[in-house]
Amino acid sequence: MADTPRLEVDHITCRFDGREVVRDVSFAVRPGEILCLLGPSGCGKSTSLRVIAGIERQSSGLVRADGAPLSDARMHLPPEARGVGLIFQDFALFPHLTVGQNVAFGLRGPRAAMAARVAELLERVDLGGYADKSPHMLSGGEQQRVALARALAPRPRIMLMDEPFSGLDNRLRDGIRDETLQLLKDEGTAVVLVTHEPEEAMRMADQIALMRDGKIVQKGAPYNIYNAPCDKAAAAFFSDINVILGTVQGALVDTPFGQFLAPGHADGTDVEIVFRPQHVKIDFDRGGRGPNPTPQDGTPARGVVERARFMGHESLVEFRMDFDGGILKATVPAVFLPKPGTPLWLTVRRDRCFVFAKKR
Ligand SMILES: Nc1ncnc2c1ncn2[C@@H]1O[C@H](COP(=O)(O)OP(=O)(O)OP(=O)(O)O)[C@@H](O)[C@H]1O
Repeated sequence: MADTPRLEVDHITCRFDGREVVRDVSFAVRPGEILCLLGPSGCGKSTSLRVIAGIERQSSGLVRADGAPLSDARMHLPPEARGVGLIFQDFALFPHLTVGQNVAFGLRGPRAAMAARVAELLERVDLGGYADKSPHMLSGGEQQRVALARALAPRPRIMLMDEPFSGLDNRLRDGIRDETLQLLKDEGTAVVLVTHEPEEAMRMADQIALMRDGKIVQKGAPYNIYNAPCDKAAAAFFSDINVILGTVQGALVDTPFGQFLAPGHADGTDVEIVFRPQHVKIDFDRGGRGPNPTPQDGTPARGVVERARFMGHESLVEFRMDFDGGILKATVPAVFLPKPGTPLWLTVRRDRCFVFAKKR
């Protein structure tokens, strides 16, 4: 049935020595869909992947593929019986086999069909003429592509990838990521990709599951998680953030940038207003008057440039704000390097601000 997820992970919990390192994790992945488990080191991403692979056994919960259990309280299929492909960071090609033999390793059946599948995949990863070469003759990026072809050769219905691109230099990485993505989509494989890099998750994922302390704290399309983070830490995982403090009165918070809506927060709640540097607008001093307030941007507040750096695709400017002496950051998608000490005025895109109750 088209609507049956290829992979279902249902309330998985995993304990080591009584400590829960994966806590009640659930998600589903459809054919051709890529779900990224994203989170800081030690949050339980790899353990979740190993449970799906069958290398680790969960303490509770179940894993299903195409509606049939791979493991639950009663049974546990071994990794090789799951129809699951694996690619880890330290993927190792068999050094004594040629590239073609490496790709053919997991294949069974008539020789001609195997040879055709190997040739097709090597062509797809742009290594058409490489079948007879030895792995040590290949660059890191080429070896990575052979590993991908090898994992895909038996047409696994599910592919599990643990930081598969982290060993590659930046120049190679983007191209290989995009090629890999296309290949997995074309093959209709359901993919779970583990990464601690938000950029990688944004680039690759149809869904991101953001993990912290063993739990999924937020799950959704990349733009949803980026534009509607569930809390301050989720916002901060994707970019630098600015934070200003306030207290709710009548569903509003008064700040030096004007009033912000705080629906759902009771009067007297201390809140943090969180916004990304790219949602700060910079305006000129105009002899100390600054720009006029507008309904969209609210009230401008004055700051003095602390420092400005050009980052390649944008300039990052740090301001010491008059209202509290704190630092706020703004980015500009151009070369903009005002001198330290320059007074400028900032406004904040109110539709891009998040209001969270301050944690005590
Ligand atoms: N076999 C094990 N026995 C005991 N503890 C383990 C075992 N495997 C993982 N852990 C612990 O579980 C926690 C989660 O580890 P896991 O490797 O899943 O995290 P991760 O999010 O993938 O981190 P990283 O990005 O650093 O690989 C860590 O504290 C780790 O030390």
